[in-house]
This record gives sequence, structure tokens and C-alpha cells, in this order.
Amino acid sequence: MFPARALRRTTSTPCAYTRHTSSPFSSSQRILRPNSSLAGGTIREESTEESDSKASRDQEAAKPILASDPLSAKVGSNYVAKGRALEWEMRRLTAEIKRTQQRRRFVETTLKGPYTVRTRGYGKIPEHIADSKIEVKDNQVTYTDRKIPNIWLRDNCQCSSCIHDATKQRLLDTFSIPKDIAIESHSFEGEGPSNEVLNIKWSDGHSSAYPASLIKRTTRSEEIKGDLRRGKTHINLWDSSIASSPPSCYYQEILGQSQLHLLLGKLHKYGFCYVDHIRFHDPAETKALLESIAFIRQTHYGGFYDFTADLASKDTAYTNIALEAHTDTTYFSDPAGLQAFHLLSHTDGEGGASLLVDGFKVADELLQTDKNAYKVLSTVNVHAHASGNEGISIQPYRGFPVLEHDVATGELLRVRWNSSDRASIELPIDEVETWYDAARKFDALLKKKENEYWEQLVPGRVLIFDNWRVLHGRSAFTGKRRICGGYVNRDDWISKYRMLLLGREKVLEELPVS
Ligand SMILES: C[N+](C)(C)CCCC[C@H](N)C(=O)O
Ligand SMILES: O=C(O)CCC(=O)C(=O)O
Repeated sequence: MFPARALRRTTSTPCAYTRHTSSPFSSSQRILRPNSSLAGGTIREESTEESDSKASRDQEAAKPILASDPLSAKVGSNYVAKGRALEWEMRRLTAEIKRTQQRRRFVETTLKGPYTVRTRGYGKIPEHIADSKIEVKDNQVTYTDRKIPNIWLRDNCQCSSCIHDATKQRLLDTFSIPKDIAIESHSFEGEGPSNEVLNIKWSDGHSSAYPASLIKRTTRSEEIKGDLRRGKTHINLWDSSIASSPPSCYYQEILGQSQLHLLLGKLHKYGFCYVDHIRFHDPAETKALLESIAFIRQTHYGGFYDFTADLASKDTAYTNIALEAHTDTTYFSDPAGLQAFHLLSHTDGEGGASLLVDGFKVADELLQTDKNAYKVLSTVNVHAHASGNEGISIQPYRGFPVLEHDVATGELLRVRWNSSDRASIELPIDEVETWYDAARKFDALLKKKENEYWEQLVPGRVLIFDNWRVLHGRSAFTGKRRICGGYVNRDDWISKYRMLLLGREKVLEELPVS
């Protein structure tokens, strides 16, 4: 059963919320009536067509008032009528302009691409692209015939009066640097690409020393810069055959921070990893494991969670029904980065097997088989919500596509897929089939047996996975099933991973150029 007003809402384009502005020409009656004050209720949105016909009716209805209207008496009723007609035309044109702008934005987004599911990272980051020299000529630094602007160089002076020694934050007031900052004098010192330093005396009286490697890194590709920001190394796409030897490690071997990279490296490479031989009579060790990566994310489910099928939180995870492959928290502007499940016990029943699907593998398959469907899922924004708990309806601040890419490189960064929590699709209602057709193809690939990895979790084995890449689900179950785990933010686990992979010094060194 569809309330008529809900159907009507499907035709209002986002910009068609009509503004109830007071009009000088309708002192006695607004052309469009607000059906309640904004404070007390909602602005009644109307489709432009609806407000068109309504307004013309209003205009007709208002005619008898013109004669008695004080404004008409003052300036003459024909002027008031002309003014109203002009005002109406202005509103109509404004609405038309907004619709055109919306269409243009959509077309521009759709033109984005080409896309790639990039598995190769840059293992050994090339220090410099060529053996060409850094040159300083006519007040300009160049490298491989690329100009390194003076404002960038001055703004990225690494001395302790420009960068705070302890916090690594910029102390320099960037926009106190004169727009025409010039090189007063310069000199090179040190030998070889890794020891060479360019010293510059600036026209503002400041002196800076730039390692040649820093200057050379400014001309790197966006792929290399992205790899450094994300700690990207080679990743392995997988299918159901990974069941024969899933990535795992032992709790005892990753206990020390120095060994944690064994876990984080596999998490990054495969998108999931088991941690075995962890105590399960007490969830504390599972919590400690997650906290050794980074702090556990607090959500409306709490922090470290220990749940069963009791609807303690109004979400189907807290039931015993089957859950198809999905990513969690699509309703957060920033979906959880890692998720962990540790089956602590399952008594008096059966089922509850866990499902994992490599969302990057499936996306790549879609890209290879149906570029148009891939493009639709990469450009059409989808909204989501979590509204089960009393007094809560969480929605992200904007829509996001199912497949999100790095604008600079076109590579896939995140899969956002949850049919249970999906809200609106950001397309004119009469065009949403485009999205459904593309999503149906993605769904079919997700549900291909060859892409599904089913595993029965057992106490003592913690499953941790990358919620931005790997989808998870479960089969229905009976009996009492208890799972504990937690979420970790994306930025926090990647921060830890990069520190372990590259080391703090290298990470800090790359900040101005990655
Ligand atoms: C917190 N805990 C993991 C127990 C339940 C989370 C529910 C997640 C929700 N179904 C979603 O897809 O985001
Ligand atoms: O109960 C499970 O095995 C998984 C629950 C789930 O999918 C979730 O919490 O998002």
C-alpha cells in the first residue's frame, strides 16, 4: 500500500522544494500556500508541474482581490497582475535552471572513469623517476622539465620554525608568504641522489634546505602517491577456492607490536585473516587483540560487542535469520574499516555458517563483463539508513555509489553494498531501473557459488576482515549462538599498518609529496 503523498514525493526533484517567500505582489495571499510553519512541520514539497498548475489557479483566484487590494489601489491592478506574472515566470525559470544544473552534475559524474580494480601496488617505491638533475634558473626550480613553484617550496620548508618538531604540524602561516616569493640565492651541497640538498635563501629573508629526494618526489604519479598514502602493496583477489588455505596467523605470534604486521599485511593483501589459538572462555583476549591494532569504534551498538539472537539492538544481526553478503554500516558517512567476529559458543542448534565474498574480485568481474553496469554502480549515489533502535535513524550526510574510486587514479577504493539498509536511489524516479538493472548483475556475481567462501567459525578462531572490500553474511541458525567482536576505523588501522610497513620516519618524510 503506497500513500499517495509518498508517490507524489517521488516526482519532486531535490531542488523542487518550493520556497514560500513572501511576495510583494501577493500581500493578501501567497501564490503557494505553506501548509504549516517550517518550525511546526515540513515544507510541503511540490513537483514543479503541480505548483505550476496550482499557481496559475491561485493567480486566477486572486484576480477579484486585486481591485480591493491596497497595492492595486496604489499602483493599478494591471501592474500587480504583470508583477505576479513576472514573479511566477522567474520561479519557473529558477526551477528549470536547477534541474539543468542537476542533470549536468550527473552527466559530469557519469563521464568519470576509466575505472580499474588495481591489484598491483608499488612495492619498491622508485626514489626518482629519472637521473635528470634539479635545476635552478631564472628564479625557478625545475626537475624533469617540471616547474616546482616557489610558493610550494616555501610552504613546505621543513625547518623547525616552519614545522613543529613534536607535532609535525605547520607553524608557518602559508598565506603570509608573498605571492611573488623569489629565490634570492641558492646552492647545492652533498653528493649523489640521496645526499644532495638544495639550499635556498628566500626574498622574505628565510632560508630553507630541501633534500633532493623531496623535490624529486613531487613529480611522482598519482598511483605512487596513492599507494604511499594507503600503504598499498600487491593485493590478491580470491574466490571460493581460498577455502583450501585461508590467510591466518597465531595469536601468540602477533602479540608484540613488531609482529602485528603479519596480521595487518594479510588483512591488506586478502581483505581478511583468521587469528587462531585465542582464548574464548573470556572475550577479553579478543578485545585486546582488536585494541592492539587501534581503538575499537563506538557506535549505536556500543563498542566491543558480544551479541546473540535476542534483538538487543533492533538489527537483523541480532536474530537467527540468514543474512546475504553485505558490508556493514553503509548508513555511516564513514563505514567501519575492520570488523571482527569471534564465535564464542553455539549450543542446542545448528547452522550459522559464515559467508565471505571478495567485493573487489566481484567488482573486477563486473568490470570485465559489463562496463556499463560497473559505471552505473560507480556513479549513481545510493542512500542508506539504520532506524531500528528507538529514537535513532542514522543516514550518511550524502549518497554514495556502490563502487567508490580514487578520482586521481580511477582505482576501486571501497565497496558499499547492503540491500537491507538501502534507502533512496539518487536518480529521477522514472530512471531508477538503470540502477536496479546494474545492481542485479552485481548481485548475481556476489551470489555466484564460485565467489562464495563459506566457513563455520569455531571458538578460538577470530575472523577479522576489511569491511571496505570484503562482504560477509551468514546462514540461518537455531539454538543459542554467541559472537563477540568490534569495529575499527579505516584510517586507524591503515595508520597502524603503514607505520609497521614503512616506519614513522618514511611516513613523515612522504607527507608533503604523497
Ligand atoms: C554490532 N554487530 C556486529 C553485532 C551488529 C551490527 C549490525 C550491522 C548492520 N546489520 C549493518 O549491516 O551495518
Ligand atoms: O552473525 C553473524 O555471523 C554475522 C552478523 C552480521 O552480518 C553483522 O553483524 O553484520
